[in-house]
Amino acid sequence: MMAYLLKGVSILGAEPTDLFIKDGVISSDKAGKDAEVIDASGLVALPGLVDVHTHLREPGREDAETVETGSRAAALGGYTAVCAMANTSPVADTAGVVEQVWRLGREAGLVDVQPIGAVTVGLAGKQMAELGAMATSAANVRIFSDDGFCVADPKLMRRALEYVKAFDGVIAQHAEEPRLTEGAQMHEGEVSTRLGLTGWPAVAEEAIIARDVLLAEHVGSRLHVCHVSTAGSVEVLRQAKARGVRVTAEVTPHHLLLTDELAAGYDPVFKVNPPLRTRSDVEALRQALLDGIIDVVATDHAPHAVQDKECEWAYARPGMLGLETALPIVLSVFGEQWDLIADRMSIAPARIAGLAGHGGDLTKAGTPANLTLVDPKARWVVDPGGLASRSRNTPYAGLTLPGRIVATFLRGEATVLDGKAVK
Ligand SMILES: NC(=O)N[C@@H](CC(=O)O)C(=O)O
Ligand SMILES: [Zn+2]
Repeated sequence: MMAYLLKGVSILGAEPTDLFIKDGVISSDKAGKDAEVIDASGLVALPGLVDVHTHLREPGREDAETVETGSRAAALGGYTAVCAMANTSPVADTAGVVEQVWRLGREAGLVDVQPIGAVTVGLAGKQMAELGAMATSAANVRIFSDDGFCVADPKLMRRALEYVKAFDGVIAQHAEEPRLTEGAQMHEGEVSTRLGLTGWPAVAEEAIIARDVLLAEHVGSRLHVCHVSTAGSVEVLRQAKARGVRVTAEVTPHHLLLTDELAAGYDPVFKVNPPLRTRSDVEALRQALLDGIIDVVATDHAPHAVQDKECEWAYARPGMLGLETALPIVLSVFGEQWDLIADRMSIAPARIAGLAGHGGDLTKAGTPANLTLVDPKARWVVDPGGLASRSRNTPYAGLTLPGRIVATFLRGEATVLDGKAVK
């Protein structure tokens, strides 16, 4: 196993130091001659990023992404662990499918791929899936989600919350009251009225979050809210957290930056669920992330094949790429707030997903060497063709972003060096 000496690296913006990686961990030993020396002056070391919401599309839509191509995109984005959503084909609703995804992740060997299990059979919202079998499988599932769909039936949601308590699991809810979003094409508001498109009202999200925090409180279980997108949702979460409800929440980079005005060009690259909202929602989400009302940034990386995106708005699938642009977007919004970035993109997500070994303290000897090196001063232009994802549906094409991932290490092995994936 290769040893690495990172010369003059800044850990989370602190004074430059040398960081020695040996035998898969941060080492306090003196570096030997065999160590590969990396000139890390001007680079910032962060604990490897952890994504609690990634769509890898395998099994079933390998034309859009595979576990391997998505893992490579993740490593290039500075990630060392991703949680793979269950809306594959077949759905990840059995021990067999989650073990398959887990094994594919191990074979790719670029990030830890932690499968998420479906809450209901086939994501159909009717019958609870085999949560216990997935939890005790080799994949060791702890997060369950019907993402793409909401667990709308309150009785089923209550049962699922009760059930996962036995193994400290968490239900990750895609909060969307389906009766309020029938036919929805974008955020319901001034822009949707102008364009004549059916809207998804903010209350369709907020009503489910309000219901679910009450259910989680009632049964004393853990709820995680996927891709929070409205100012009203933030207020519901603020109240729930003040009461001590065991609820965590995520926001995506695109909801921290983009608004519903972008729908006016009818370019489906901006079509996503939940939809892009208004400027005041964006401001509230930014503040909520700073306040810790929203715990983590999650990419909701949602690759789609060309024919599913380059068509009329009404027929296009919702979703955007995220893994390779997440950190640069967060940097562009919040600047070099490294402690904030490390917490919201690595430490807190690792805690929510139960991924020991990720989100560790890089100043401590013995910490597993899961980390990424960022050049915060480098600027780059997003070129969809230059991304490692198998899909091209980035909303940031042509945008100049700050922050380039120079290297990523997974348990002391380089997955990215000189800005390139090693395999
Ligand atoms: N976010 C999206 O617009 N799409 C996701 C599903 C989801 O996260 O809800 C997808 O699987 O494509
Ligand atoms: Zn979703």
